[in-house]
Amino acid sequence: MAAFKNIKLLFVPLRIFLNKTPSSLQLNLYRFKYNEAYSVKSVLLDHPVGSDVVVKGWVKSIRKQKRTTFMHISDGGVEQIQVVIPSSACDEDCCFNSAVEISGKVVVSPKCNQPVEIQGEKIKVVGKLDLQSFPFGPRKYYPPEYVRQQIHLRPKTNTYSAILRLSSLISNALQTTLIQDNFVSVFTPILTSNDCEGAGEVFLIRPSSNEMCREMGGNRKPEESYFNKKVYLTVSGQLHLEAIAGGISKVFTMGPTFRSENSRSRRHLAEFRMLEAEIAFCNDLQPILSTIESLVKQSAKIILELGSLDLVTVGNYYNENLEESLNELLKFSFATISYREAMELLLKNRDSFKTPPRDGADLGSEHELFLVNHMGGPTFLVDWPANIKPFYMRTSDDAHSLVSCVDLLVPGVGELCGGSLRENRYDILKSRLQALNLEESLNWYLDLRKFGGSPTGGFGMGVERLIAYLLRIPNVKDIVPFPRTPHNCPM
Ligand SMILES: NC(=O)C[C@H](N)C(=O)O
Repeated sequence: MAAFKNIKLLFVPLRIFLNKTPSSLQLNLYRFKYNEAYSVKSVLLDHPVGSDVVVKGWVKSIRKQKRTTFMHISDGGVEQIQVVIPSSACDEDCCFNSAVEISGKVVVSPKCNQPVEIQGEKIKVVGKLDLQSFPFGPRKYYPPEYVRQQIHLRPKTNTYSAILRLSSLISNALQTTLIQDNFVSVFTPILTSNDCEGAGEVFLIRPSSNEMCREMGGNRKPEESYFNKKVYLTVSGQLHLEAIAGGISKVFTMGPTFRSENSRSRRHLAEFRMLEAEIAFCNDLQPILSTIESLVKQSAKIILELGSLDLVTVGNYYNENLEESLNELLKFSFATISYREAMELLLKNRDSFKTPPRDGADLGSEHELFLVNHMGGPTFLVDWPANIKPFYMRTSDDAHSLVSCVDLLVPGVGELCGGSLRENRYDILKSRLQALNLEESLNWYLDLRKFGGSPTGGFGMGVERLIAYLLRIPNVKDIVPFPRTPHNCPM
């Protein structure tokens, strides 16, 4: 017992219980995680046994006995802390998921799986909860479809809060990995006058009508369009990134992007995050492929090292062993296959598909998943027919029939990432823009080839799809806090 009076001895096992020793890449995340966002544990890390503390959080379980009440409190962190308090001091409003502030003392816990607990003295319920109408109960399984209907209360569930914490680790890992590789982080605009992909899947910006303006209490006469100009919500920051890469070489952005695709699939959202990177002086696909592979693997590594408890929570919910699948991913060298080879394979197996593959056409998700299965893991599909890809991709043959581009396909999700070398030859790009009637609106883009433009390449990775892949979550709607899907924007 005497040893526990020594704070250092007490906290060494606690830290080990929380985590393994972080390497330098993880240090920032580690500090962020335990010193700022996760205050229950940091309260304990900063307070020796015997000291007074105030714990602020939500009651995740409560067991009232005649004399003593036992509670587990979460402050949104990965672990909960046990509070033991005399039942006479326990407010009757204190119930499952109510918000409380508890004053007490840090004491050594008699149970060895929790080195310390709080001996509660006073409890203040700062946010009551109506148990009758609260849609979740303790320790019950609710299917994702049900949980999604309670979207504003979903962050209170254990599984979804674990998904949010892991998502945060993943987005930190993506940015840290690029910054360590000398990429500069920039913001590209959300409002834009280009449809980068040329697929017509843009949302057009329109100000409110006179009537709507009055309804909202305004009396100004609204514009007919964005100050008389056609402006869209961006589908990709790529063209702007290319301009910035023309000055500072390696850049990335991780912004919201929008597609008005009327798809109700498990992997589409009308608003999603895309990590987009652009590299100047890039003459072949290899640096793009290796950056993508390292981003996926660094993300897997970080969640394995820092998010192990949350991985168990999410894995249990979806019936997956995430530790095993992530370790398998780390061992797998991503495969590469050309469009031509892939198409031959698909055509040979045409009877296994609902919609047979068509030579020269884009792939459906069943074809993508077949290829990934066949190749045994994440697969780069390179060198596509030029006529099914956007205008900005660089052709790689004399006939200009193929483009140097890549789609990364991953198990369970299909396309995770798309990238290419950009057409940097002025005349070729100019005639392509002319053919599409884009010469005027993308004159500035053509200019980049006139004023010291280097060969450039880059890619965009769907962040929600990456999370879905790493955490084996079947539906991207169960990842974003407020999913935007066709006909659905309730709040
Ligand atoms: N930045 C990129 O290369 C992404 C590409 N524009 C896409 O949206 O697929």
